[in-house]
Amino acid sequence: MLTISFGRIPNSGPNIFEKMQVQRVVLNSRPGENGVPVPENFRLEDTTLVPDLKDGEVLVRTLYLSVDPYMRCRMNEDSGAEYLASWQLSECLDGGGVGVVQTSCCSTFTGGDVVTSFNWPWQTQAIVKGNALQKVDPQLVDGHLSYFLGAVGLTGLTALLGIREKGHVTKGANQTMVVSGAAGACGSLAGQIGRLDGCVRVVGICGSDEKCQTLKDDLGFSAAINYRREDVSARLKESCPDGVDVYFDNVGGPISDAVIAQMNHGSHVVLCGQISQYNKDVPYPPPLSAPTEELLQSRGITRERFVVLSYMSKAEAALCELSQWIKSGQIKVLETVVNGIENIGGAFCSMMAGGNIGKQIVKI
Ligand SMILES: NC(=O)C1=CN([C@@H]2O[C@H](COP(=O)(O)OP(=O)(O)OC[C@H]3O[C@@H](n4cnc5c(N)ncnc54)[C@H](OP(=O)(O)O)[C@@H]3O)[C@@H](O)[C@H]2O)C=CC1
Ligand SMILES: CCCCCC(=O)/C=C/[C@H]1[C@H](O)CC(=O)[C@@H]1CCCCCCC(=O)O
Repeated sequence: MLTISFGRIPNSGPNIFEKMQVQRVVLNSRPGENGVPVPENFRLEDTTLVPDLKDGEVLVRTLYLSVDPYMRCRMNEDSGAEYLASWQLSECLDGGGVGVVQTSCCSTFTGGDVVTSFNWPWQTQAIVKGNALQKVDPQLVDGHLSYFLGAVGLTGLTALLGIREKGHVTKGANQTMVVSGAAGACGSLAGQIGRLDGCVRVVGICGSDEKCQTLKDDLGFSAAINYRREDVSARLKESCPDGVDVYFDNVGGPISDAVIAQMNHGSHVVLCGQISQYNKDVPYPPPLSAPTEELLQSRGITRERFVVLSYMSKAEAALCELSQWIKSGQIKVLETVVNGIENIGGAFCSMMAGGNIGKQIVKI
């Protein structure tokens, strides 16, 4: 049955079958496995959409899109991860998105519903299968719908479940946590959650003085290190006098070698991501240097793969916890918002190069 809503979001429903002009973003070219992505790898197109929904389909209007580091792997002909599909040239791209249902031919949705998906088309309006959508409650985010792509979405889950599943944080154990990529979407949350879960010292590593200031002044990090300007090893020694017990690793490479060198016996790495290696033709996770591998062995440091999608049975409870922390002000949410679907390629490239503080969002 086709449900047309005129009620909850004003003027949200188009006339049935009337052709609609929409914009979408396709992959224009690949950066090459060892290349840095550029905005020209993406192309904006005008196209038409006929909203003649089939059974189970939903017409949605896009409100926010997410750009994420793993998308760099999707830009390659072979993503390198079996359950991560490569993007195809000249095809509409997709990723995390949030929007509103305009018309629905799916019994679980009705006009005005706010919905999200991991495979949202990079298109201003789109027809999607209802089974690819999840309905979300705007009250969870006090109306900040973009949070469903960040702090109350996969990013928040990654930080919270990464720490809970792999971090072994224990209240009263006097632990020190180090976070790399600390001013980014996952990192800025991971540091705050580490503190809430019981770490007595949380040290962030990131790429600018402004980011360091934000971590210390706004997010309650004990210390922050600018890896572009400072001697990471020396500053870690100074700011982690009892060594490192938990390392939330977003970046890999030489920064992680420096942190692991100062980790205690029986400590834990949360292997969240390795962004410093994504513009290189290496498998995921990339191989460690021999000295770092030896340190892990000799000190009994755990470093297990963590992929948030493997823990979705714990998502509902974790999202409620994140929502409560945000509402109570115990967690602060940072976002960098770019306007317009035409700027999504630029927003992705900027995020990959460190242009964001907190979650990089594209507002449509
Ligand atoms: N395991 C999982 O399930 C998931 C893992 N991830 C991973 O988490 C990590 C963070 O993702 P997310 O929070 O979305 O992105 P961020 O918001 O952290 O953005 C990426 C940041 O990475 C930093 N960066 C880029 N290049 C380098 C480099 N060469 N060395 C050090 N830092 C660099 C930049 O900050 P700066 O200015 O500090 O350089 C940039 O802002 C990624 O590795 C991602 O793959 C994300 C989601 C799920
Ligand atoms: C391929 C490198 C990605 C590394 C980690 C990462 O960023 C994961 C992101 C997930 C995101 O939250 C939603 C997804 O679909 C991503 C999962 C992608 C699969 C990564 C495979 C990693 C592995 O094999 O361990």
